[in-house]
Amino acid sequence: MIARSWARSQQYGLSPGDRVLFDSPVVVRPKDIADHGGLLLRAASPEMEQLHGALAPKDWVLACIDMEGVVLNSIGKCNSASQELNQVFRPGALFLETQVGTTGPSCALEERETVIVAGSDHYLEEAHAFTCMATPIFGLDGGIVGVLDASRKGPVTSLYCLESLVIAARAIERRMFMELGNVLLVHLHFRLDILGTPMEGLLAFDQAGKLQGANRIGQQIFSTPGLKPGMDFSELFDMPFAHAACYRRYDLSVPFRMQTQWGSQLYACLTAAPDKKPGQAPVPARQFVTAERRPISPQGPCLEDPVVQSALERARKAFARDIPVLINGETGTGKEVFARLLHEGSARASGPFVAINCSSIPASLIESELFGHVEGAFTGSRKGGAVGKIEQAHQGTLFLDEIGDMPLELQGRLLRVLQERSLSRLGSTAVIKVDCALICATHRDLAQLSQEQGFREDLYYRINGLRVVLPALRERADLALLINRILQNETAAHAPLALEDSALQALLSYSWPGNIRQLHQTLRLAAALAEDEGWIGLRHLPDDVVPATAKASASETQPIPVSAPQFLAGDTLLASEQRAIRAAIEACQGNLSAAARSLGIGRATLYRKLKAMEKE
Ligand SMILES: Nc1ncnc2c1ncn2[C@@H]1O[C@H](COP(=O)(O)OP(=O)(O)OP(=O)(O)O)[C@@H](O)[C@H]1O
Repeated sequence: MIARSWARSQQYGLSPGDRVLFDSPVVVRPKDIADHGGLLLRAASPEMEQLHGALAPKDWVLACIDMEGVVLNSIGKCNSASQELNQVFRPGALFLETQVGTTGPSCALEERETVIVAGSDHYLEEAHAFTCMATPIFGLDGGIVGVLDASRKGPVTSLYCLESLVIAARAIERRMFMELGNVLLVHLHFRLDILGTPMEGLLAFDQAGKLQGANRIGQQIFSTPGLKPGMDFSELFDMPFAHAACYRRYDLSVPFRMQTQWGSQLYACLTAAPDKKPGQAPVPARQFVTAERRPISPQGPCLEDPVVQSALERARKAFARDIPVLINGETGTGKEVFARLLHEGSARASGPFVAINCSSIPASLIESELFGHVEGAFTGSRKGGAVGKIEQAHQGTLFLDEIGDMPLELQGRLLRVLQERSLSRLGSTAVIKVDCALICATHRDLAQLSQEQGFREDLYYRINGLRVVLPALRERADLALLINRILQNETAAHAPLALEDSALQALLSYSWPGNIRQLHQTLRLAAALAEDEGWIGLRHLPDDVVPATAKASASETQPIPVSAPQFLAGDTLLASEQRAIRAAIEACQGNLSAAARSLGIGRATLYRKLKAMEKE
């Protein structure tokens, strides 16, 4: 590469003794720099700052140079070691081979490769005391848009600097994608641990699912058949764009398995680059990290569904005026969670939230549970008596779950308490004032129940200040996000897990009679079963979600095909097993989980065998 560059330098009529770098550098007018810079300059500046802080020794001068050889930006310490270089790399200086011969940036621009030009590798003798490393930066169409250079007086002290430079260049490319605005970004790689790093592949699609750009790694991943601008999403992936767009809405950041139209299995995450107004500050590269690197903390309830959101908004307003809220919804739709949210968002948040499930307490005990009792009020009463739930909720919120199951005879007493805001404990005539807000919940239709005389009509109107209906899980628009949220929580203490696309599809299309509670259980089980494999597939979902027949046919197509290892004459059983392991890992491109799956063994077993092989 250096020899080729020297030959070109000679052809340009330069001679090694020329002094052009330090004495009379060619500089374009500063005004032109902004015209040249644009997107590249905005994307490069923050990454250069970060890189400069990380490099040692501290006398490196970093420069971002566009494809026309113009220095857009440079950073260096103002010390004697970097002074000369700061001058050479000042914004506007030109670094084309035609002007300066062989240097790191001019050679990298020409060759489109990373290069180290040290000492006498430089064509011009005046640069022989310096070393420069330069790496190309590729744009949205995979073509070169500039180079990132690091130069210093003296030699390179470690290869770590070069590695950091290359990673910074990838990060700049990533930022340029984030700046695109109003696109769906597909982050992908064969390896889960690469996802979310500057080494991931990136593809950008517009609203119609047409390819807008792909970074260099994305281009490499799709080198056959090759990417062309405007290609349709469905030409590349075995998934409809509408489905991917649904992820976009929910920003599903749990990586999942995606299959290309050529049968390759990839890990992918999807994000949306937000709309950008011209001149707006650069959007920082999204913290779009893999499950391994993301600090997973239990998150709050998922409330992105518009019906839930609007219900919460209305209920909050009513509750703020002490209007009782009645929550309707199938079992497990989150009625208690909703009630707690109301309480916690209200002026009573510092008071108690007292919940009682009217269907789970025997009718004979409900009365004393609710109203409390004095000692000796009935056989078996507690010594010293007991404070009832209503009294406990004083200055807070009383949540009566499954109120439709409250015995009729108690309904009248509850109504009196609500009207008079006072009660007497069982066995006592003393009146106790209670001030509490009321939230009731039921899966039953109370209007109909009261028509059938199963519920007091006057109580129904008393508790029904505002009625909200929580949607069943199968009706929720934020189901994908809920799955993501629950899975993150479930895997928080264990190895991270990705979700295969087929498994996600199955979860999204199931009708969930048990609602969120059932979804929780399903994901908990799947996470436990898939722990060794790295991702959740159809086979980890219970039979009621995915019928056994569907699992069987899926499992025939799932494993990544690995050519059967040849049993060579003279091989021991152990040797042929080791050959099989190596072949599987190679076929799965280093993905140990996939290799274990294709071998029909658990990941832990594969690790054990690899350890044993290492020791030999
Ligand atoms: N918005 C939400 N986001 C995440 N998890 C939720 C959400 N709502 C409810 N859950 C979870 O779903 C489960 C059931 O919730 P909850 O007990 O509130 O439902 P419910 O409708 O009151 O049930 P039931 O009818 O049996 O009383 C709980 O584990 C809860 O943590």
